[in-house]
Amino acid sequence: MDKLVIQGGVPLNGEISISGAKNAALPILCAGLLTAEKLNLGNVPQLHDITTMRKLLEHLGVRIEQQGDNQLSLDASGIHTWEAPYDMVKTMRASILVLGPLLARFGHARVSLPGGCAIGSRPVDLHIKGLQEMGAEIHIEHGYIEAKVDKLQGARIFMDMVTVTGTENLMMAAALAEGTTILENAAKEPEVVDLAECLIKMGASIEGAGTDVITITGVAKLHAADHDVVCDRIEAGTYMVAAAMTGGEVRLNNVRADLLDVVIDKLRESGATVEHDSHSIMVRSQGVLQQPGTLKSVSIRTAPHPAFPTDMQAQFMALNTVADAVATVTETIFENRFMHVQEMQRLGANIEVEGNTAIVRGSEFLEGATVMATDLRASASLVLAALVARGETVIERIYHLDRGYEQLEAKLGQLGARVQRIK
Ligand SMILES: CC(=O)N[C@H]1[C@@H](OP(=O)(O)OP(=O)(O)OC[C@H]2O[C@@H](n3ccc(=O)[nH]c3=O)[C@H](O)[C@@H]2O)O[C@H](CO)[C@@H](O)[C@@H]1O
Ligand SMILES: C=C(OP(=O)(O)O)C(=O)O
Repeated sequence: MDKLVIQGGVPLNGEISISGAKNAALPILCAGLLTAEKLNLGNVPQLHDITTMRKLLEHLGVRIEQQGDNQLSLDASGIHTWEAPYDMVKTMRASILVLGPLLARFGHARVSLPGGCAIGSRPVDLHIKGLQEMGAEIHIEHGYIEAKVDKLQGARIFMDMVTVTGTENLMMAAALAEGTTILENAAKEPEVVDLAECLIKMGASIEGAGTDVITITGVAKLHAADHDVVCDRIEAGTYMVAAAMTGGEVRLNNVRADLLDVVIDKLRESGATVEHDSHSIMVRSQGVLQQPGTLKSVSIRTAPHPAFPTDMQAQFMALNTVADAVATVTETIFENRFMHVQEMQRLGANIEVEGNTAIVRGSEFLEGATVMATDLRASASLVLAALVARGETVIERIYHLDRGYEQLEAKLGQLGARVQRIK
């Protein structure tokens, strides 16, 4: 299994380009199932999760052509099965996003239950309840969601928790339903908005994406479209924290600062300077390498967008391990998203966990060690800690990073970090 070896202690300087968002590209690839015409996508990141989704869509009968490094063309005119098998779904939770489109276009779907994952239980009851309210007959049998309907009917659906994938599944289903669907307490994440924009280009009638009430008026058929995936705000946020921690001056290109308001606020609170224009963000900081204690501790609490994103929690935990005082990090979305804590402790971090809150006392320095992580953002946070740790850190199980960070070592290397992948 591949490992990353990082020699800490180098301030980051230079510029890199931010990739398309994994969490937008995955649902948008599933939107390709909604039409028999071509969906041409640009800015699709080359990631392990994208390969997994391609395999699942190809298994269903979608023809996918790679037309450039980041361009894919999907043709779902020849779907020959409505089944997403366990082996394909278990490795990636976003596979559940084929459920809504298959049911809406073909009236049938058989999708393995995704089950829990390292960060928590991650139920899909709200996806199922919403589709039932639209008239689908759904049974869970042998670990599979079996769904059938003659024609989905528009409905008023209230989701009692904010779920990003739930909102996306129901929005795609409603695009081809008969009548109007109103999704209440919908997720407002930028990735939901990007999916809605792609569906609108395909002929869907959707209003309110980005607010908590989304209204979708079903149409008989969707058509061909071209769409570029929105930038990855979490990838960008991760490099911004890296720059703040190590010091130096880093410019991110192909990024939208308006998607990162809360992250930018928190970085400024930590003492970093953040400037931006319409397509780039610059982070400048003294960092902790020259002078420990120059970063201020910043407390965070994760919550649905536009509040602080759960996908940036681990990275800010890393920042707080070398900041000047005490911060609390509270996770309200997932019950088990603190797996980086034990590994950061191996690097010398001072963190105590009480329920869903971690109390992080900043240390003067971290020390390199061998660590591993069991999920994507936890792995990213260990990379950040390693960049400021004294000596060498070995990060194991980096397949998690390959799920979500395009060319991580190359990008960090471009900024001057000493990072090497060992096969
Ligand atoms: C609101 C929020 O921060 N969403 C994040 C969540 O999205 P996503 O919406 O995909 O995550 P989930 O759907 O798994 O869960 C969000 C919350 O809703 C609950 N839930 C969800 C669906 C359901 O049918 N029933 C149910 O109870 C979950 O237990 C969890 O507490 O994880 C993604 C990957 O880390 C992030 O990119 C998203 O930003
Ligand atoms: C946890 C994440 O992804 P997934 O929902 O695919 O597990 C993530 O993007 O941080």
